[in-house]
Amino acid sequence: MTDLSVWLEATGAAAGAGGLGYAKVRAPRVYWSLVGMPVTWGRFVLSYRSTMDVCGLTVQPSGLRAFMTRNVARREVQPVPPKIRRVRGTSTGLRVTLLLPAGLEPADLIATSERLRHAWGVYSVTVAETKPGYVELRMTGYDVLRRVRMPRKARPRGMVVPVALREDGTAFERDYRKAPMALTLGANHSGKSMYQRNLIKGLAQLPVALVGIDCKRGVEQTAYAPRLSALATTPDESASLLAVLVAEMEDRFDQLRQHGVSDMWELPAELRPVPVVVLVDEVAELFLISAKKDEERRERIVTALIRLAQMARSVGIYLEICGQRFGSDLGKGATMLRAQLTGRVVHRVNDKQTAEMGLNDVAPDAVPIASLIPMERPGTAVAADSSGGWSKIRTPDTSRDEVAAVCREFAHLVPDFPALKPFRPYVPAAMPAVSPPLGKARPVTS
Ligand SMILES: Nc1ncnc2c1ncn2[C@@H]1O[C@H](COP(=O)(O)OP(=O)(O)OP(=O)(O)O)[C@@H](O)[C@H]1O
Repeated sequence: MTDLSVWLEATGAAAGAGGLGYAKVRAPRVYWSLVGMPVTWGRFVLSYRSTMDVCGLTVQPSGLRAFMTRNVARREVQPVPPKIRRVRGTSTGLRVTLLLPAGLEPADLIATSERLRHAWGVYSVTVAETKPGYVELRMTGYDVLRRVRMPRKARPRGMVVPVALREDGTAFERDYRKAPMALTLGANHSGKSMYQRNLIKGLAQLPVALVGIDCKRGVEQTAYAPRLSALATTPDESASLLAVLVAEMEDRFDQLRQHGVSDMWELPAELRPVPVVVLVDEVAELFLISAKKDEERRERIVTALIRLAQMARSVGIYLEICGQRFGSDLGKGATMLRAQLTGRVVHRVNDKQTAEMGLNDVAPDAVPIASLIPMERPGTAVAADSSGGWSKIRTPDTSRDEVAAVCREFAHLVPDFPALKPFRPYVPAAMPAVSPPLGKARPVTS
């Protein structure tokens, strides 16, 4: 009897251990919630003070606090670490809010994040300043970018679209009012289209006009036609469409002047024109020319893009430009346009120079990170903006059919936009699951 119970216990334990081992690899979220989080939480609480001490993250207290923390027996004043304000477990890690004492700054914690990671046995520790004097330690228990699952609370709202996951487990959100114009770079098969696909999935659910420019004959964006207000699939169509958008921008400026405001968002909601997001896939197609006769068209396109990038923010027209490279090799106007695109997302690149094109002027520290993105991790990128901050992100693996279905579901949100009517893409009664054959994606002209 005793033998049987020992055997049952042993096999149960072995099965349990095997199950946990399996969960650790196959279901890291489950493993983290069942095992990782309680262990890490305990380790954190027990070793917090000593860890902060050895990492040099304590300060000598002053005044009353010094009196209260005095070791009476030895008559010494104990150095104090940042005060823990809150510890919270999430499905990916632990979040700890700390109140910094005078003498410590967020940079001190950032500099020691690698040591903290080892001390608490977690996958990564990132430090974010949440408000003056407070920082949040974001620990992740496992590699959250291996299989991306967006946080449940991340939903499109206002002009904000959650588009990828950061390595600290939080959602990376594209906020058009904070970074109105953006550039996405990356080599072939690095995940640029996936990024735009996730953006379109979010944008489709918001009250905005979506304008597509996809000079690869519309192979990617035609699938989203039911939710697009306009689609251009050739450089000629793009030139005409951009001219209409520039005219729209000028009309909107007149409207702002009439109402005595300088920004569209200051207008009352009932007077406010609908925001427009222009998604340009493979921008090089608009810049490169194969014959002398195309030069004039290129000039028109580049001038229109630069004007929109420089001024259209305040009238709610936003640019989202995507390409493999975006430097002076594209010719006149390229670097001028790039300077206006302050939101940057750089996927895997073939050379350091491309990473520099995307990041050097906004977040130079991130250039080596973007240069090291491995090929077997498509969709991974470095996202940065002009504030100097950057983060490593990865998009969820979203199929084109899924996004096409969202576009059909929200087709009723396509706003009434008479100026764009000639560019409305042809939407067959039943959209095929994959893009129609090349050449079918023509805008209707009446
Ligand atoms: N986040 C991701 N997770 C998993 N797979 C991804 C992810 N992003 C992209 N992929 C896969 O990588 C491949 C290339 O992605 P995508 O087409 O988006 O790259 P691209 O940079 O647009 O390539 P190209 O320049 O050739 O059009 C696709 O097979 C896609 O399914």
